Amino acid sequence: MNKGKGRFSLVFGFLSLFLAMVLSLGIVLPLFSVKASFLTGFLQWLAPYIGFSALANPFGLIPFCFLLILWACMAFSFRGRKPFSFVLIPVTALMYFTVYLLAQMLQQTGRPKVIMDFLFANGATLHTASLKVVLAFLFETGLFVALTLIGDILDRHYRKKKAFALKLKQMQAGQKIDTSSLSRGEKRRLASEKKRQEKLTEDEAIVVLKQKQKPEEKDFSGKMEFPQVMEVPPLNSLARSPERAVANKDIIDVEELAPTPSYGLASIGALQTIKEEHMRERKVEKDETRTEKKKAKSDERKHEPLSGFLQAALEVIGKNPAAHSEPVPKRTGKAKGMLARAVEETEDHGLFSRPETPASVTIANPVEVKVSMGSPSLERREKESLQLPAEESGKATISIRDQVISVRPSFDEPKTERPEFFAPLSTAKPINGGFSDDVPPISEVLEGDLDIDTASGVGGLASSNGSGSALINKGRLIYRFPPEEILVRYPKTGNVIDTETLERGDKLVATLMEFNVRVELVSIVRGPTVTMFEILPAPGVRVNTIVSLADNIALSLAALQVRIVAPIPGRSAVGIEIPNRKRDIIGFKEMLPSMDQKRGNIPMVLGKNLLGEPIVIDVEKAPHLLIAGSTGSGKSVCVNSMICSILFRKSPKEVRLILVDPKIVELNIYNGIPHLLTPVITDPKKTLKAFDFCLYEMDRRYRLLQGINARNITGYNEKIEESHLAREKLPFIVVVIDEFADLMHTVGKELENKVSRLAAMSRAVGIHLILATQRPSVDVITGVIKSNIPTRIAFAVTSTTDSRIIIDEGGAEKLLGKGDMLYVASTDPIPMRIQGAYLSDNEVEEVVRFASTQGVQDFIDDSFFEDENVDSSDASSDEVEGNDDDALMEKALQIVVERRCASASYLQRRLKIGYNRAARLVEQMEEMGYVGPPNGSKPRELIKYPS
Ligand SMILES: Nc1ncnc2c1ncn2[C@@H]1O[C@H](COP(=O)(O)OP(=O)(O)OP(=O)(O)O)[C@@H](O)[C@H]1O
Repeated sequence: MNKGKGRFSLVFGFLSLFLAMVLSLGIVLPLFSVKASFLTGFLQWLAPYIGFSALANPFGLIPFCFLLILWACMAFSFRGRKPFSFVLIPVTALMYFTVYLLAQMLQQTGRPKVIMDFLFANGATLHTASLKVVLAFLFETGLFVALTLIGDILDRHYRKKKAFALKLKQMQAGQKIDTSSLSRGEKRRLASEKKRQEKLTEDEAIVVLKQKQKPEEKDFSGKMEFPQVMEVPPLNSLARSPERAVANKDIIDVEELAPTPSYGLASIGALQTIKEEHMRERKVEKDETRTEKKKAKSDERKHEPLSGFLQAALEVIGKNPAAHSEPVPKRTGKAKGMLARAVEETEDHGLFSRPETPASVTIANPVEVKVSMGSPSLERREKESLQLPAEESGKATISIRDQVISVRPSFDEPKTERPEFFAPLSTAKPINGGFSDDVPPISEVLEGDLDIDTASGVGGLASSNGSGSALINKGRLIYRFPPEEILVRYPKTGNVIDTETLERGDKLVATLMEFNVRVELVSIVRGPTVTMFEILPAPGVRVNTIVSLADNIALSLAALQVRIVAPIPGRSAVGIEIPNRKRDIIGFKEMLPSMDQKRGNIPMVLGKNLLGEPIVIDVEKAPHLLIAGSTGSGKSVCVNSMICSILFRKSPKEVRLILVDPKIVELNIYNGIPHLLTPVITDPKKTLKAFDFCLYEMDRRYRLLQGINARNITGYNEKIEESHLAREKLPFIVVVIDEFADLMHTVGKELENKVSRLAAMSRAVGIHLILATQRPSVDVITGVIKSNIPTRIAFAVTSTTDSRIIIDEGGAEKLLGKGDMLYVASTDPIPMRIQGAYLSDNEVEEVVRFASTQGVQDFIDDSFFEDENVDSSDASSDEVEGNDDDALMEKALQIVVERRCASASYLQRRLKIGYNRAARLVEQMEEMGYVGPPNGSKPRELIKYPS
């Protein structure tokens, strides 16, 4: 029908115009003395029939000329819009003829004869006959007006019917619809249709908007090559049996703790260590019998006391602590355990003084002592506090169900005034650091707060701020997620399809029709930035023809850019995306609830898709991201919303960040958040070092994973939790680079190698990359990088070539900027159009300010970033020939003893070996009990002299 109507109006319009032109020429040309005999003959023949003048002159044809032009205009303006208005064309012809009759009558030409005879019948005078003609003209005018109105009414009705059908389809597709423009009857019909639809079974339901078909998920784990690993004992050997009877070492003498009021959680290892160190310091208890003294002394000689940490560490790697503490000559050196030093320092600070007599504990009233023994059964009971009632505080043997813990407080009670947590200062530092004394002690845990245990750093066991012990929590360390209130909510236009949108749909169809492309509008989806008109091409219409008309559509709809999805994947329809007159801003705040629904390991907010559905990705599944777009397209805002997603939902215990910002100004604002593993890096060389660290950490993690047969970091962390292994959970590490192109140009190939190695293998161990670049050229996003980073985000770019480099197809050049993006998931190669979530600079500042007050950062060892070039003035070279591991270890130990601390990069320089090898040496030293655990950004402590 559309086709017939369109063709008729086109032919009719052009024909009218053509005739009008010919007539005009015939009338005008004689004025310029141009005479053609055939033309003059034709006009003279025509004039008596349609000319207004009694004389057969061409000027009498002018009204006819006007009529033809009027028809041409009508035909073109009615075309495709108001089919009922075509009836006006014959009415105008009738009106013309009536006026012609009047003219002929007044000139008494007697033409046209039949009609004149009729009008002058029965002796009618000129007066009455002309009156009849005038009345006929008035009637025709009335008819013209009436038909115009009827045409309008019919058109409106037809349009409403179409709109209603569209709304019905949208309702069936589950979209939100605006019913305000519907009549009462239509609303009733919609309601009853809705009811009917609800009754339908799922199979019967008509689905208009189908989900995209997704290809099967790729399994990346298959690609992982597990490196050669050292021996790590099987899982079972690491867990302590819940059935195990209480061993002597589980019996804690509270008096061994500290001679001051003490609160909080203490692990069995910690208590044991304190006990041992006190013994090491005091050697004997004064009130012990002489024989006991001897026994204690001989015991001490037999086994060089190891610190609790070393004991646990040796147990963890499956080695017998006793074997490592074989009779050794009593230590005479200066090295001291961390705890002993801590106690000493505390004394120096005058926080408490050691009593002369055996340590006695004053337990404040009431006191809470919580004991964790690493056994699952006791772990559960950890929550049952050992509460000493006031009257019991002087003596106690406390039993928890069948387990007995003897607590022997003795005690004249110096009551403490301090209600908060209090512990001696220590040189040992909490693992995850970042929590300093400037965090006020928290007496109650707020809902939603997160306890941070101190064993969560990246392989670290001590913080750099000197605020607490690695083994004893001196207080409750808390990361509070920023409150939603600091974010802004932006006003919305909503996804309602209004009359204007419907009209644009009609116009779109009409435009295509003008190019003889017959389509049917099947659905309209209004997204935050663009509206997608889904059209169904008629049989025989080539999809490419529609694509090639993109510019014409943009012109006719006065649209900035038109993107055509031809065909919509999985459907026999074509999508035409036309920018909305008013765009919605998707505030980060409104995305927060969707992050909670999507419980991934690292949920990150992207924005909303065309259907207005929030899109939150899980970086663990992503697993690396490549972001590209020209300047001002919204990359930085996107990167900000990703980082803030972490700050809002993940503690530093769960996710750590490495931020690289060669532009200096973009990410610098994040300096201060406790999630950082290193201050924001701006130097390309440091970036390489950071990648070295990631590669090293990746290898280390693979060894850990293989040790307990875990396939990935999530499995590892679950096993650790389930089995109560004496190990720390591994946090995810996200590396964000804001201007990747810049780095590629400075450190090029080297960076490419590291990035591709990380991208290929680091997913399983929880190290993820987010690379953003302004210049998506092939020398920046190389084939190697592309093949290893399947998840891409393209913001607006300047050319199709750029778009192809990023997402392997065109389309990004048609984006509108300001957060308009195409997201290609690793599991779904079809780009999804998303309007990115928006975070203003002020909001980011607020979030960072809040997160930064949660503590100070705990950075990785500074030595990672030291320049590897050996300075000739530096310490002499201790290069070791060949691959002699023992000689190397011996040399390394010498250096460590010399410096009384161990740093991988220092060893690297002195021994002229690679970083990984040096780091492994330090780890081995830790296993052998010579050096302490990682010490934040400082070198590790020497805790035992080699024999
Ligand atoms: N999701 C969004 N919603 C609304 N506006 C946005 C969004 N993202 C970006 N914008 C607007 O676009 C501007 C430029 O964004 P942004 O700074 O992120 O661009 P860029 O791609 O990082 O540019 P450059 O590479 O030059 O730094 C912003 O100031 C903001 O006004």
